[in-house]
Parts: sequence; structure tokens; C-alpha cells
Amino acid sequence: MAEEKKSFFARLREGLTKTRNNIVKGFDSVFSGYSVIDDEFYEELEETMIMGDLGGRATEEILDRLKEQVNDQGICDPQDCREILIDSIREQMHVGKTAYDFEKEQSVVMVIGVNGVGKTTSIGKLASKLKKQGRKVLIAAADTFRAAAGDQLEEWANRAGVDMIGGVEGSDPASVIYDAVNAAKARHVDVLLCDTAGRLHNKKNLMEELRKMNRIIDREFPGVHRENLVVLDGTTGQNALVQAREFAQVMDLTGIILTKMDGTAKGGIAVAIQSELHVPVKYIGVGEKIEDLQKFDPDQFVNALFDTEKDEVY
Ligand SMILES: Nc1nc2c(ncn2[C@@H]2O[C@H](COP(=O)(O)OP(=O)(O)OP(=O)(O)O)[C@@H](O)[C@H]2O)c(=O)[nH]1
Repeated sequence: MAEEKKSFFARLREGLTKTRNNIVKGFDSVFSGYSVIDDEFYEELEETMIMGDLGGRATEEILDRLKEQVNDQGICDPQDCREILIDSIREQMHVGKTAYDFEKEQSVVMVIGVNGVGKTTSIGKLASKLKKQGRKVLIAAADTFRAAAGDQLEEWANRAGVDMIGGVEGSDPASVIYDAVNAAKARHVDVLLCDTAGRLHNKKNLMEELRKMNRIIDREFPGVHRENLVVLDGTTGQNALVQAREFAQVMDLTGIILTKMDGTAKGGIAVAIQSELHVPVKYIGVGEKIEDLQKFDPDQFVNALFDTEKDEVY
């Protein structure tokens, strides 16, 4: 287990190489390029954070905290700001304790997100993970809008070794959810994972469809644990934030799956998401294989990014 975790940390560090080059090297060159702490120094740090996709709000708060500490502690050497900066990034990412109750309780998990972000892949990975934990999983293929979506999901369901319902192109997504919820009850399924369309004729239709699905689950399965996960593509930077905000208007988001965190230079988006949305990133995708989905730990992320505590076994 320790070995497995260590290798994951090593892979996370490797995956974040581009992000590290983008953000951390930027920071370090500011720290070493200045001999005094002045406005220009802060401006350069700010620019590095914005360019690294940390987002406006997080950047502002991180800088405010840095300035406060510099004043309080009478710090004069820019190099001494490094640790404070890392700590305040860590602080921005804390959104309280992240609960994974749905993994243990009988639950219905809605998985939402726009096309191409990695929804199908993430559902397959999650199904496999839950199955390995001994949970009985059923997948509802309610993306009936996009041709081949059902086939792709079925491949993932087979790979994970779980059953799937729906997936017939052109059928009514709400009725797939209805059937799946009733099948989940009849078959004593622990976790029902619902794939949804990333696109319909227009955004209004998509949001209406999601509301309708919600109502069906509420009505047909009252009292079941509900989890609403939005899948965001880590390589899209600030666009991911925009998408999450739109979905948050129709769904009570309980978590985020941040995909494609392997090899992106825009990994700073993880900081922006936690800080701006106050919705926890619950999983990150670090590759295309079935085992490439990991629970997200903000401290581990910051350590991997800044190369702190690199020898520690997680
Ligand atoms: N490198 C990498 N690729 C990923 C990851 N997650 C998904 N992908 C790839 O991203 C592409 C899109 O993934 P899908 O799961 O088909 O995305 P989707 O959101 O279901 O897209 P639609 O089916 O078009 O709605 C595929 O080529 C996946 O292999 C990840 O964590 N890392």
C-alpha cells in the first residue's frame, strides 16, 4: 500500500512537471531576481500566478496574506517569501473536510460536464474503483444525444466489470434515469453512476434536462444519498471555472473530477477551483488508463508541485 501511494506521488510529481515549470520556476526567478520587496516584486508574483491559472480571487488572497506576513514579521529578503507563499497557496485550497460518503452509502451519482472533458472515462475509472472496494455498481447511460456515447460507456462498463442500462441513441434521457433508478432499487445496487449529455440542442435544453433528471431521482428514490460530480478538463484553465459555475446554477455540486492533470501546464486551476468555487476537487485524472483516477489531496498536490517533502511516503 505504501509502495502504491509512493508511486502515485511520484507520478503526480511527474505529471505536474509542466505546471511546475510554469508556476514554480516563475516564482523562483522572481525570488532570485529581486533583492528588495517592493511593488514591482509583488506585481511579478501576481503575474506569475495569473499566468499559471491560479485565478484572480486566489491570486489576490494569496498576495494579501503574503504582504500581511511580510509586514508582521518584518521580512526583507524576497527569498524568505517562498515558504509563506507556499503556505498561503495551501490555505487557499482548504474547503473543509472532503466527504466521500457516497462511496460507502447507497447512492445516486450524477456525473455532468461538457463534451470531451473526460466524463465517460472518469465514470469507467470510478466504477472500477468502487467495484474493487466491493460495491455493487450500475451505470446509467443517459447521454443519448451523442452518437456512440453509449457504446463507449459500455466498453468502460465491461472493462470495469459492472452493468449498464440505457445508451440507445435518441432515446429519452429522463426515461433512462427512471429505468436505471428502478433497476438500482430492484437489484440492490450500492452506487448508481449516471452519465449525462454534455451538449443538447442548446444550453437551456441541457440544463432543463438535468433538472428533470434530478426530479425523477428525488421522486423515485427519496432518501438515497445524492452526489453531483462535475467533470472539468484541467488543460482548459479558466474555462473549467466558467463551466462549473454554469452547472452550479442547476445542480447542487458536491464535488469535482479534474481530468487530464497529467502533463498539463495549467495545473494551477486546481487552486483556483478550490478557492473560487468552494467545491472540493474529489478526484483527479492522471492518465487514460482505468487505474488513473485518484482521490485528490490538496496538501499532497502542493507538495508535489513545489517539491516539498519529496521523500515522504503518502
Ligand atoms: N491524459 C489524459 N487523458 C484523459 C483523462 N481523462 C480522459 N482522457 C481522454 O480524454 C478524451 C475524452 O474523454 P471522454 O471520456 O471520451 O470524454 P467525454 O467527456 O465523455 O466526452 P464525450 O463522450 O464526447 O461527451 C479521451 O481521449 C480520454 O482518453 C486523463 O485523466 N488524462
